[in-house]
Amino acid sequence: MRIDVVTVFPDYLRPLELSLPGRAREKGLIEVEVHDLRTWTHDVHRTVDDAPYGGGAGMVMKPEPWGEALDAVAPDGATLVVPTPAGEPFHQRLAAELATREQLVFACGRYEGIDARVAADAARRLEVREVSLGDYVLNGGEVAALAVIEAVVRLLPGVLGNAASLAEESHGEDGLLEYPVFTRPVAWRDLAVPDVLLSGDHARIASWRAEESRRRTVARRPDLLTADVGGWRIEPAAPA
Ligand SMILES: N#Cc1c(-c2ccc3ccn(Cc4ccc(CN5CCCC5)cc4)c3c2)n[nH]c1N
Repeated sequence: MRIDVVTVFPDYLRPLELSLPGRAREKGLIEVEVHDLRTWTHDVHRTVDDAPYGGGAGMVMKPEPWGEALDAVAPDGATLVVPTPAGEPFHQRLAAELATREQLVFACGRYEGIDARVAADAARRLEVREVSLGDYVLNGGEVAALAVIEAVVRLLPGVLGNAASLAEESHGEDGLLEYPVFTRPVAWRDLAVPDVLLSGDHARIASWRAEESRRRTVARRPDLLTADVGGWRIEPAAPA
């Protein structure tokens, strides 16, 4: 998979050089390139924003630099991912879908967003997915791009050493929340590890974990008990 990110803050994407994406790059499983949007400006001030038509607070990102950047970076048929508060909710199901693509291009906006004609023009030759991390407001798309990239890259065959953990992390039974995890020491600040986990009785342990998943889900995410929210039960992409 090739991943390109276009942003006015290239340094914001330095974390892609670390840990999981960093190792995947070293293994040759992914190629990643970050591009400065201002590369495609032509005025002395390298202008990327202007006042919004129709009035309103803040500034809007101009279409011209984005159009030239996407023409240069995104080949026909690539998938353009545009983080935006107005996007479709980003869930594990979408992460698994994006993990099947050959090339992802992320358009990281700032200010009050990117001129809407950029996505409309891109949709003429690209798959365009406008996505939102959740119902809160960030200042730009870079944080969202990092999150989406991590969620997608970890699903790629060969990236995570222990594929079993991918299988188990379908949020416990039937897409519920994860059960609590513990490790040594067995007692810590007068807090003990649940005895069942020390029993060696794998059937009892599995039953306790399933019950803990259900208990947590009822308490924190009752919505997961009804709808198939985001497809937690998504399996990783089949090995190449
Ligand atoms: N993913 C994701 C995101 C983002 C996100 C993603 C990308 C950009 C680019 C710019 N911003 C800042 C911003 C702030 C407020 C508004 C709404 N305004 C109301 C009237 C006109 C706009 C629009 C954008 C972004 C925010 N925020 N939250 C998420 N889950």
